[in-house]
Formats: sequence, structure tokens, C-alpha cells
Amino acid sequence: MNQEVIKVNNVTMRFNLERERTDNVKEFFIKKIKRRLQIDSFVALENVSFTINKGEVFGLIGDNGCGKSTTLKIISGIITPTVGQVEVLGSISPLIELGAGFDIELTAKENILLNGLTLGYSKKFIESKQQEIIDFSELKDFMDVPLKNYSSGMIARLGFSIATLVKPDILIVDEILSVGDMGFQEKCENRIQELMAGGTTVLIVSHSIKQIEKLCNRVLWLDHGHMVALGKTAEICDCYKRKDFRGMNDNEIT
Ligand SMILES: Nc1ncnc2c1ncn2[C@@H]1O[C@H](COP(=O)(O)OP(=O)(O)OP(=O)(O)O)[C@@H](O)[C@H]1O
Repeated sequence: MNQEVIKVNNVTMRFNLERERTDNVKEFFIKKIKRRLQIDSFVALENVSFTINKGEVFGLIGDNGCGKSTTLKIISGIITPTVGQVEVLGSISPLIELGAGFDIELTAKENILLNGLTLGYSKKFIESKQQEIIDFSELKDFMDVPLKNYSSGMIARLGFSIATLVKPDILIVDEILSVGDMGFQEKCENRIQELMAGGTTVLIVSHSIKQIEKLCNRVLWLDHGHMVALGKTAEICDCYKRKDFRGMNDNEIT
């Protein structure tokens, strides 16, 4: 029987955007008291519901600004939805923002320790795994270089190598694979497949439909914060490529 490990239930996310600039906290409160603060709200997600089963590789697709990263941030617990609930069963390794959890002034070696500690591992454990991380990232010659001198692809290599070191229950990958070169992307895809075989659930955001088609079992297509279609990868990607909104507001296309 399928075990649901991520449940997103009627989630709406509204962001407040100040219409005019407020330079300091005092000015903010004065404007607020005088009711002069004009705030527009922007709905990034509206009434989004879906579930992901253990061991699935689930993809989120859609045009720029449709709400993919917001969905991942809500699932990871980085932001709380305005309305609705999210339930997550198990440990999450979120690879969401490139370089998040890194200090660019520190060297790669120092960042492995910092990032590992942030993920909750002990210093001893990280040190014992350091070589494995260096080997997978193929950045041996750059270990003493501060991250500010790394390219985005190199940061992605390091981030992915740390996040997948220990098999997480749930791996969340936001676009990161797309900044690596072809060889590294392939290596990441193989590792994702290995993790999947070991029962890890993977949630991926990618603009590369080819990558989604290659890796995912099921896909959700979002448009302007709304669910357009949810279902098997081939069908949903096909609808997306043709911009076929037929499935709009339907539940699952199977
Ligand atoms: N903290 C925030 N405050 C205000 N608006 C936000 C905030 N975060 C996201 N948004 C807005 O919410 C919408 C959805 O953003 P999100 O980053 O989830 O889109 P996306 O689908 O991941 O886009 P992309 O494909 O370009 O990465 C966008 O219009 C964005 O400007």
C-alpha cells in the first residue's frame, strides 16, 4: 500500500508587498498607526492540494513565478502558508537556494563542516565523511578556496554532495541540477535513482522538461499559483508543452 509522506492540504500563500518604501521601523509604525501604510497583497499559491507517496520522484513544473519554489519552501517549513496545512513524514534534506547554508567567505572545507552541522550531523561524523564529499563533488583542488570564488555550478556540486551524503527520507531539489555541467547532472541523476531505490522520496523543480521526464513518476503543473494538472509524467509534460489547460481544476489525470 502507498504510504503518503507529504500531504499538502488546501494551501494558499499570500505575500504582503509594501506599495511605498519605508526606511526604518519607526517610520513603518508611524505610517501603520496613521493607517497610511499601503500594503498590496499578492497570492502566490491558491488552494493547492496534493499528496506524495514514499519512494516517488515528484516533479513541479510551470512558467517563471508560478509558485514552484514557494511550494517547496512551504513543504520544507521555511515559510508558513497563509491558509492550509502541510504534513511531512520523515527527515528532509532541502537543496533549495543555491548557497543557502554556506558562508561564502569560508573555504569549501570549512563550509562542508558548517553545512553538515546545520544539517544536524556531528563534527566527528562530518570529518569521517569529508573525503567522500570531496570525491563526489570532484572539487579536490578547490577545497581551500573561499566559496566567493566558486562558480554557481561548483556551489551546486558541493551542496548536492553534502545533502545526499546520508540517505534522507525526503530530498528536495530546486533547479540546482540545472547549473551543473552535463557530466555532473548525470551523476546527480544516478544518485537520485540510487536514493529512490533505497526508498527516498524526491521532490524536484526543474525548467528542464527532459530532466523531469527522465526522473519523475508524477508531475504537478502550476500556473499563476493554481494547479493546472496533476498526474503521470508523460501526460502532464505533454499538456504543458502544448500549453493545454484542459485539465484545469480537474483532479488527477491518470
Ligand atoms: N517573499 C516574497 N514576497 C513577495 N512575493 C514573493 C515572495 N516570494 C515569492 N514571491 C512571488 O510569488 C510568486 C511565485 O514565486 P516562486 O519563486 O514560487 O515562483 P517559481 O515558480 O519558483 O518561479 P521561477 O521558475 O522563476 O523560479 C512570484 O510572483 C514571486 O514574485
